[in-house]
Amino acid sequence: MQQRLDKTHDAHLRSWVESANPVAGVAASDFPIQNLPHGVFRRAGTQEAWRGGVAIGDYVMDLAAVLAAGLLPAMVEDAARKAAAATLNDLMALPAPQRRALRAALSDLLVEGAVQRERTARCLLLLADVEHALPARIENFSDYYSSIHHAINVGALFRPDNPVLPNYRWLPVGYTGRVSSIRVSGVDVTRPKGQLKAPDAPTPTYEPCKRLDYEVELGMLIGTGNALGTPIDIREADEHVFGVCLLNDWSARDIQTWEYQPLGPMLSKSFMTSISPWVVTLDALEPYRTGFARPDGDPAPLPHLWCETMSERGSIDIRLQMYLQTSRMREAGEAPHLISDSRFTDAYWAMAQLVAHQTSNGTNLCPGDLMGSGTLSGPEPLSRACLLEMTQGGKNPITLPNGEQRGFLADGDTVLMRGYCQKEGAVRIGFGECRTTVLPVMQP
Ligand SMILES: O=C(O)/C=C/C(=O)CC(=O)CC(=O)O
Ligand SMILES: [Ca+2]
Ligand SMILES: [Mg+2]
Repeated sequence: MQQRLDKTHDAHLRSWVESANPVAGVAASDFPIQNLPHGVFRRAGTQEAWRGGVAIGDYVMDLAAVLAAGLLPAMVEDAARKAAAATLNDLMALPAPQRRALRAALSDLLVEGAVQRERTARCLLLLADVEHALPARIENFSDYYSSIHHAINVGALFRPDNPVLPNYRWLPVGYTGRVSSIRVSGVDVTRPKGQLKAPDAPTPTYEPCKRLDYEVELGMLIGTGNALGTPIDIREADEHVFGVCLLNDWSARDIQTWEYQPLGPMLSKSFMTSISPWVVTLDALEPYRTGFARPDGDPAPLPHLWCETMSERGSIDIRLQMYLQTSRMREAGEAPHLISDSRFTDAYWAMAQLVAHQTSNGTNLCPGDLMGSGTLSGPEPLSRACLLEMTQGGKNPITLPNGEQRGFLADGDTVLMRGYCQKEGAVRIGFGECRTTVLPVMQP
């Protein structure tokens, strides 16, 4: 396995921030010193300026304060200023070696025994005391359809005679999503209204969505872009990805069924997309690189969508989980209940292929652009990563521990997405959470 590991990945590294360290080999936090994800924050309930920070254990390290205290070597100060800004686009735009140098310097500040420990500790704020903004000024958003398990299950519901169309195995199918309604975890979603038409109804009606669904996805935030007219070579594609967050592509299935032919989803998905606040860098994910392969017998990708290194390191072993808590559960103090558990390694299309495909016609990517992986379902029943699939279109509702049932989401439901990477010999790193509560439809 080709892994490009450096000292920041060393599984023996511990931080002087105790909450970041595993306890008896078991992770106590999503944010050990091997992770160092970037996000944008301010103290909750204040009108302070938004600024960039890095998560460590139960804390966020305020990079503006770190810079003001002169704690970083001069060679990474420019990158740190960009990482301390209210949006991280300029950090994302930096060449990968400069971002890696910043990561190494931040690791040096936080490692056990660091000489600047006392002064650095003054730059930490408790995560519990901060609120988040979107990590970047996102100018473009595309959402893909990378899981063939999802495509088969959902396709069977939308197009029983023709679930997976012939293009699926040749190119990563996707649609252009809406940017203005992308929100960070913690922002509630309002149930949309839209045109619905039951198969046997003569005409559509305009009313509240009755089949509100989530989609468990990963979001890729683009680092350096490309010039218009110059495709990104697949061998370079990973270098253009800054990092990964959790993404929930909210979907109104009844609006979707009626509107999507022939141009694809529009209002059924444009009312909101939620992402987690912390962006886990591709550098942090390096120990979790793993091979990527096509199922036997499937056509080999065209040359611009394949390169030699992919079979060795084309995928990343990321686990994704969705939890549901109804308002009754919340009132009774019952914890969110696990409803799906899936893996990015089950995807049919890899990140590098999405980047190469998107730019293959010369389209330019911009730093901070967002690409959704698509719903990351796997082959097992618990790995169906949206309710449409999980309940076969609402026909087989899930039953929660308190006896409540759900075919689709009800008002007051909270969905909570988590993600992590874990394996023998490496430190577990997590993505934090993406949490959203469903509010009733807006009355005109
Ligand atoms: O098969 C269809 O017509 C539509 C499927 C979706 O809703 C998928 C979508 O947003 C892409 C994905 O998340 O995989
Ligand atoms: Ca989607
Ligand atoms: Mg969406």
